[in-house]
Amino acid sequence: MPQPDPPSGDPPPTLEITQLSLLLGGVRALTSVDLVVESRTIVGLVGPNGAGKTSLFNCVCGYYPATSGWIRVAGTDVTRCKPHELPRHGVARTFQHPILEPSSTVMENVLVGGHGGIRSGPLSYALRLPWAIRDERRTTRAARDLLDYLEIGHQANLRAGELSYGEQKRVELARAMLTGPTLLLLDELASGLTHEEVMALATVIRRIRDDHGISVLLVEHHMGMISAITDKVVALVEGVKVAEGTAAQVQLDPAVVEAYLGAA
Ligand SMILES: Nc1ncnc2c1ncn2[C@@H]1O[C@H](COP(=O)(O)OP(=O)(O)OP(=O)(O)O)[C@@H](O)[C@H]1O
Repeated sequence: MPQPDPPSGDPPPTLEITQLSLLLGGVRALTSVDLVVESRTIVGLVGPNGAGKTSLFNCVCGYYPATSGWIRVAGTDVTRCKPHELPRHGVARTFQHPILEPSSTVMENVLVGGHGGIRSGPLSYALRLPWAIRDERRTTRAARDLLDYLEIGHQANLRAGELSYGEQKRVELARAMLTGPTLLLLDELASGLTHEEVMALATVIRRIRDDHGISVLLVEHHMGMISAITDKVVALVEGVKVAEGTAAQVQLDPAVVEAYLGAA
């Protein structure tokens, strides 16, 4: 089917998913899902286990090729992009369980996210050429600023494995932000955290949106987090979008209530 033209006039949304379907083996993980994340908004993606939330994330990040449908980031078609190409389009993600190198320092873990922005090649680094040194300094300064911004700057030289789980989630967030995203995909940021840590992170995510103009798509089971920060919520059940609206509207939607009760 030919791809529909993006509507002209207003700037395109940060993320626009159109009729996205995904078959995994014999399983219909997603069926014709439409989802829009407008610029500078936080959208929550909810649904019971197996609803297709992670599958949708994995399609946007290029890990799963869509069976059909389209994914656009700021108007650019990224449906067939590979995972390593997504940061170039302003997409960064975090994982449910932070993927850090525990024996490396916090700073070293964050700097992994800066490699996309470094223009000098490995040879320039090996030879310590002036532009490579400038590049490295600029990226390190940006990483340090981000760690301060996320209130873990004082832990930059500790090994990542020494940090609490909540702090490790902030390290992953800093690494994702170092790629300079316009869209952050956050996978179950609240899981494994105390109530206080969840609420503190909720404040951080809102600040990221407000200070940096970054849009956020958030897969989350923690309804407190969803209610605290989202501008809009989309609910999936068995790969199908069943509701969309404010957090309060979606939580009261009969299809959502039934799906959660059925899953209980
Ligand atoms: N690699 C895979 N191969 C086959 N089926 C898969 C694969 N990954 C997921 N599925 C199936 O796709 C459907 C959607 O799964 P998905 O993990 O996206 O749901 P989810 O909403 O993220 O669930 P959870 O909240 O438990 O993480 C489920 O039926 C799941 O069993």
